Amino acid sequence: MSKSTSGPFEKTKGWLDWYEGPSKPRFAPPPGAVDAHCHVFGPGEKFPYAPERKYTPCDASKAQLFALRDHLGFSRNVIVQATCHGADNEAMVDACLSSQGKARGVATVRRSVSDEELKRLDAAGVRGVRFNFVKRLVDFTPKDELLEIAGRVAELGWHVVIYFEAVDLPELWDFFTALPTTVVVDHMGRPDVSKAIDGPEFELFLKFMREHQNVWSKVSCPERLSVSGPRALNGEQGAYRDVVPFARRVVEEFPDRVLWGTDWPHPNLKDHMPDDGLLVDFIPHIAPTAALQRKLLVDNPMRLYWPEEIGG
Ligand SMILES: O=C(O)/C=C(\CC(=O)C(=O)O)C(=O)O
Repeated sequence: MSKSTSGPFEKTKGWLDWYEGPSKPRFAPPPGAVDAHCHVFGPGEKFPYAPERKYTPCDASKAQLFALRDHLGFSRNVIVQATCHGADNEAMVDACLSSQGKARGVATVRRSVSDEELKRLDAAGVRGVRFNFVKRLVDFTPKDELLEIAGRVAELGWHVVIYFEAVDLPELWDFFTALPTTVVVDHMGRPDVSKAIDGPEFELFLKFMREHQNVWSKVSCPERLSVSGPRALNGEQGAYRDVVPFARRVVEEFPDRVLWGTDWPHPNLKDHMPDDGLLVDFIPHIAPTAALQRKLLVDNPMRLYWPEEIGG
């Protein structure tokens, strides 16, 4: 059954709804595991979608997110502001505030944001801002504006999450390497996994991480990056095999600077909607040892989002 979007909103034509009734993962995440990339959408009647949005999703509430967290065997969430909510962070903030300390957030802010507002977001659990360079998702924001924001949030101890396509890394290199705080790359900078893993494009990404110790990466979203599948559906235990070598390379070379997330409710997928239980079963393919899994799912996200709980 198709899920709805509430309030005066109608889903983007062809929108794929998140997967209902995900399987129980065979892989049991270590205790305290963090889903470090997920979103909440609306509900639209309570938290309206932004006028400048490029898509209108189906609603995906905090209660549904927290139920998924528990079902998958995770303990915490990092809720990332999605572009359909623009710079209105209220749905994400509301979810963090209702989570009993089990969710932290990444916000979108404009240059006009006041110091008081940044403090309010910090108190709600926000620990980073997201700069999105994916052209189908956002309009261009001048780099000087973003640098100014980065400087202000660095003072709060926040980091910057960046989302871009692999082909754009050369052009964005100088800007990214000038950011004055920890930088977290979404989905490994979206490599084209039909290209060679040791080809110039992915090598540039590895060089970015190698030469800049402040750069971290989410090894998430195989369902977006995969070209040859198979899909995480119908019990498939070897899903998205073409993405595995790329993600595994990043996990093995930078075990202390990687994060993983479901990306639920998976905005803008065009081809299929994955079973989130099977997405969790992807993890041991990219982090094959218990030690790597612990760093990826517990130690690293705790260091970045809940340092006070681990004496950091
Ligand atoms: O959810 C993601 O990480 C990826 C997205 C959506 C997005 O980033 C956004 O709307 O902010 C995408 O590739 O369309």
